[in-house]
Amino acid sequence: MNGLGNQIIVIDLRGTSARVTPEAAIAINARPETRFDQIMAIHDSRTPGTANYIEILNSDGSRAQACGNGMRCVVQTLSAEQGRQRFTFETVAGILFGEEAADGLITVDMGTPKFAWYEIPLNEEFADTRAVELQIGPIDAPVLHSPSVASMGNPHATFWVKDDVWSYALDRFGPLLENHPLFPERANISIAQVLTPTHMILRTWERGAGLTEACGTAACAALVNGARTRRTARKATITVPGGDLIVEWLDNDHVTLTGPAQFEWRGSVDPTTGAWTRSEAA
Ligand SMILES: N[C@@H](CCC[C@H](N)C(=O)O)C(=O)O
Repeated sequence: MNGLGNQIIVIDLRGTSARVTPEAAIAINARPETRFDQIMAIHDSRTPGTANYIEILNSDGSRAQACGNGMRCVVQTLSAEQGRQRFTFETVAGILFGEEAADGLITVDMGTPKFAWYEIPLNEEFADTRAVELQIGPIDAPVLHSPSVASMGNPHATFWVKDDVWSYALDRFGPLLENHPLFPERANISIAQVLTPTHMILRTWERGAGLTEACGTAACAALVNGARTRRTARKATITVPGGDLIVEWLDNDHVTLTGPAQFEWRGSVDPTTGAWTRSEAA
């Protein structure tokens, strides 16, 4: 599947005790036909009141706490199977809600953002995480500097720029910043250009996956960072390379993410080795 071009593999492990291994994720990603950004593994529920437990893996085999575009793909898969539109899921980051609307767009309640330095987490104490000391490029003329940082269950840094986000070599800076010592659990790195208070352009280098067409949690982090630095309103269209996402920071502190999800093809996969066969086209 894909969520605005964010390549997602949804693996159904309900009724089994199997887990997708990091080795399987790496093997699946090594094949050009199944290159992906995240795997969303659907497991049986562990907690009453939730439909399923969802485990998330990046293409480098690491496990992620949250994935907004992937959650929309999970909602669409289960909605097509079960004919209902509302779901409550559990992830390692907590309980999430997802709903498919009549127009096919899917909204996921991604929970509440966290801003304290130790919640993101950072390796250094910052009283104010709206602009932290971090820069890349020459010391007296940094290319990117002073990002706002936040956790949407996973760590994000939003670098604000005034000019075109495509004029920055994110493929070069992304890996350096993702692995910067400031981030003990690494981080997702985004460049944001605010066009108006309700419209932002965003590119993201994803932790464990690299450059992506879309990153839902990065869009959520950029919106809350934009709102708390008075750059944006609490609801905005976030244009990512794959298209538009709508993000809203509600009065109850929850952040909702709305966008499409698209089925591509189906197959079978061994969650231990990653060996797969294709069975059905879209
Ligand atoms: N594509 C995702 C984010 C996936 C997880 C991220 N790479 C991480 O390791 O935190 C999204 O749509 O949110």
